[in-house]
Amino acid sequence: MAVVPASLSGQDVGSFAYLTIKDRIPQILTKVIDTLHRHKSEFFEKHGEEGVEAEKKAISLLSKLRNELQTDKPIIPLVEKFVDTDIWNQYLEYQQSLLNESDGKSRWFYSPWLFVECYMYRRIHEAIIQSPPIDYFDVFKESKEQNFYESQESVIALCTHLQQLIKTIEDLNENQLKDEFFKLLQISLWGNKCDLSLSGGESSSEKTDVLNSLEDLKPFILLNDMEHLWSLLSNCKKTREKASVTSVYIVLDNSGFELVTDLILANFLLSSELATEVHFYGKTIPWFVSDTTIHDFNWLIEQVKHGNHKWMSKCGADWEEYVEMGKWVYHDHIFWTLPHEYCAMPQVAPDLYAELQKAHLILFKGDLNYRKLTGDRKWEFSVPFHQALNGFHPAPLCTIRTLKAEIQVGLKPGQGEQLMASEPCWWTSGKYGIFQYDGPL
Ligand SMILES: O=P(O)(O)OC[C@H]1O[C@](O)(CO)[C@@H](O)[C@@H]1O
Ligand SMILES: [Mn+2]
Repeated sequence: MAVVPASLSGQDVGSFAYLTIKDRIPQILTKVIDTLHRHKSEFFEKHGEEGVEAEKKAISLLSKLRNELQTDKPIIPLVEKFVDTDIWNQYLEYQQSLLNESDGKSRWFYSPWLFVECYMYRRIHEAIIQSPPIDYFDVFKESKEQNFYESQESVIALCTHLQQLIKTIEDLNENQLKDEFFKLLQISLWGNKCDLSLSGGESSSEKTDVLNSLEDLKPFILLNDMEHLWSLLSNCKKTREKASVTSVYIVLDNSGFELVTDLILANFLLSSELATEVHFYGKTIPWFVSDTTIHDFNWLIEQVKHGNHKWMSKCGADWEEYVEMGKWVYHDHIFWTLPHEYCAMPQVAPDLYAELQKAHLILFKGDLNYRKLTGDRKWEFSVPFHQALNGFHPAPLCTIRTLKAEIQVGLKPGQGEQLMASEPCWWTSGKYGIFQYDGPL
């Protein structure tokens, strides 16, 4: 087996991982507890005293979790039976087996960051499902919805742009079509700035005019493989036989504004015939604050459809139709909310790996996907992306991510070191972005 570097971890005092575990995660937990408190009367109205008792139970489980984390207690197995409980508990055992510490117990600050951060969100879910009748409650729903509402102006601008573009799409020459494709790819990239986990759950909506900012943002694209995406898809379009398909898979990240940018891109892929179908992968449980679940996906399309603007509602109606016609297909799979790096997918979720192998292109949105693609490890900056994927090559793939974790591969020699010297937070602030492709050229 190939030798891989160590995992990022809270052990490295002062690192972004350390600060996330020390500050950001407890802050998110506190927000979750507050949210439950604020919904007390709603739970009472819906379920009477039982609802209030359930709210108390969930809060006490979450307070216990916060205490375990803040006092660096051992990571304990999950107790509530759910579809993935056994896989999680096996993974916990596996993590313990890697330790050679005196008591051999995984701890928050001493375990891989990717593992403990995922575990925290899974424990939040456990607290909720252990508390019926409020076991359906998405503690992050409100903030996801707020992010969407606060981005209204940008959403309208994007929908209007798309609808104008579609009107004349058949008259565009190759170069014009390519330019439009690149524009929408960049919008989807910068849409990833709007996640709510980096901001500790605080509002992080899109208030600037993204469309008119693209030129100014170009210098912040550190790796730009957009040309490869164009060659691949335009080739598929040219060589495709009648009635055959080109399918693009989008492994979604955040709901709210980012999801709008992804759906705009997906709409363009169909309208331009660069793809004939788009498959979306979302999360089965509320995840990293703002990640998209099936409820968020449906909710957002419904909101866009009922938006108070002609082109916005046209987009929403079209999107609903794509779903009905099967041109857009939403999938979820428990693997996306497990702590495993993606190179483990063939063993842990062979069915999902086999599904992904059918794609002509897979787009992985966001920072967490990048961490899982590269194993969240301390790779040298200049290590090729293909190598960091560590055997995960289901189909041609591209990561579209703004940098929010101390990991980046595939840079030119010296590039990472130079950025480090001039701007220490370059890889955690979300200011920079990448399109990084792996596949046949
Ligand atoms: O929504 P995204 O782009 O995956 O970002 C989530 C990110 O939030 C953080 O976990 C911060 O807690 C990042 O380090 C993480 O990768
Ligand atoms: Mn996210």
